[in-house]
Amino acid sequence: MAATHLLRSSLFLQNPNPNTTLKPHHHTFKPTTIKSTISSEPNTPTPPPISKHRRPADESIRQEAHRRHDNSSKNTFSAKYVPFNSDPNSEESYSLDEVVYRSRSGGLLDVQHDIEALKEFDGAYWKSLFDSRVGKTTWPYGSGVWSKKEWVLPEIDSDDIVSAFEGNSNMFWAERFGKQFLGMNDLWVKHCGISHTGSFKDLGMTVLVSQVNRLRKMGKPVYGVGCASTGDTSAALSAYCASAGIPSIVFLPANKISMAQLVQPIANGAFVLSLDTDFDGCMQLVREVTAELPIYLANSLNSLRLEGQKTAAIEILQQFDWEVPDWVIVPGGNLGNIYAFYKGFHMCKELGLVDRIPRLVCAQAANANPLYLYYKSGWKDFSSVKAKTTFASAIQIGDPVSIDRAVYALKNCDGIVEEATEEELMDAMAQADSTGMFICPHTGVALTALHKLRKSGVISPTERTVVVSTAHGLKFTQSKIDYHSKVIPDMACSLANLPVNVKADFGSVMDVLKKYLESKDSRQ
Ligand SMILES: Cc1ncc(COP(=O)(O)O)c(C=O)c1O
Ligand SMILES: N[C@@H](CCOP(=O)(O)O)C(=O)O
Repeated sequence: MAATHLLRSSLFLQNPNPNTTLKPHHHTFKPTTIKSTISSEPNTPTPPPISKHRRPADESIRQEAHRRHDNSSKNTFSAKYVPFNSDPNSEESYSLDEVVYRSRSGGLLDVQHDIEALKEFDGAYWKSLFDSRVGKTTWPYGSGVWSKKEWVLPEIDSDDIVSAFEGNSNMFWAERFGKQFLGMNDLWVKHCGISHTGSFKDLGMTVLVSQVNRLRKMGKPVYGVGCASTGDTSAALSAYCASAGIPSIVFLPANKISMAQLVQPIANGAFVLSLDTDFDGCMQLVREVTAELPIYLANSLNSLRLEGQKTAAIEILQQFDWEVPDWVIVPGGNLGNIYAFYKGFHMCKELGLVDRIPRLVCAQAANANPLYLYYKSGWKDFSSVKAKTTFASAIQIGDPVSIDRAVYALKNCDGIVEEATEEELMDAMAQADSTGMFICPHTGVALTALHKLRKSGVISPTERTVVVSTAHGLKFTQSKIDYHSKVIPDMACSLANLPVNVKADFGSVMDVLKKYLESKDSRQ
């Protein structure tokens, strides 16, 4: 059903004019309890002592953070924008407080940290600092992103941070799935989609919206924040902006995102434009519009986003007690995330937390596979494609803005690109769900890549492998309903689990249950 069309008229009436709320103000996410506090002073070489305390009733979590350790005044770490993969002699750079998305030559930018300053502390220091912050409510370090603040946005005042304590997502040991379908015993699914707005985009959006909050407080003319989206970026943008009282504007391809995704920005009060084009068309438009209007661009073309997303890689290492997995498989669309993972792993190696990085696999839907085709050509011929409809609708992208970043990442980690047909991705999703997960179709794409690489022997049964699950399955229930109802044309839906219609009397119910139990081995 035409989700965007269905809601179009009512959303038009409900949305306030985004340009009427220009005054920046603080966001309102405020955890209410503090269990314990660990000083998070970044320039102290040994982890500080743990002290138990209760915050006074009239003090907010931020005020407490200020009182205990206002580290912004002592901070010696810094970061700036530089042209992506630039000549080491290039002197082109920009402050993160500038509004800039492209280099002088029109290329991508990257956030470059002062690695020498970070290197003044050894790997053991960083590991114990990051470990000391996990699972706490200390502002802002209770967030999985901001627990790595020195590596993310070292100069931002903690007061300006807009956070929902994102990150620290579950690493699920896919024991049954691994054994039953892949003959693997060390398979893990990093559930980045079990998050505030239901996708990994929260990791990047907390960083971007925090920086916007800072810019607005500095009096920079940023009246709103805008993005093109296949559903998850817009959900994250609108939630974080709403939390901070910043207007958000989202460009969505009409009829191409799930109802659950569409309702997120609507509910969060974004200005929602439903456009009769695909994601690539929306992306083109938002780039043109943000060049003309004081609207800050929130897509991953903006390298700030990737600083947050890279923390998922650091978190994976942390969750394995800083042991490096052999493989990490990530579904790819606009291709910022695969580079973010590479960057996170690479920083850990460069700063001495680990001694190697995993091999990365980027998995694409066969219906939207420009990176796969490029990889198969031996990195010779890149052309964008017209992305076709896919159940993995959030990666229905034919002209990825971060193509150069993805190629760089994959070349530098001996990476691989795989693809999944619609039937493959839906079957993989159904298999995973049948073992207790409830994943999104994009994760089905990543699992298909794993199937193929296991089958070809590239990934061995004992290699530690992490599949990155990028969104919550509840955002994509319609695809699961279609699959289990066997209504998808030309798809066998071989794992469909149809409900049984039974007469509501004891005898009929007993009959079907006996048959069911007979069909089951008692150990199954
Ligand atoms: C659920 C989901 N998975 C994967 C991706 C791919 O991420 P990227 O665009 O960074 O390649 C996206 C967005 O594009 C997404 O929303
Ligand atoms: N899947 C994304 C597509 C846009 O990607 P971005 O990382 O460049 O914002 C979405 O959910 O919109």
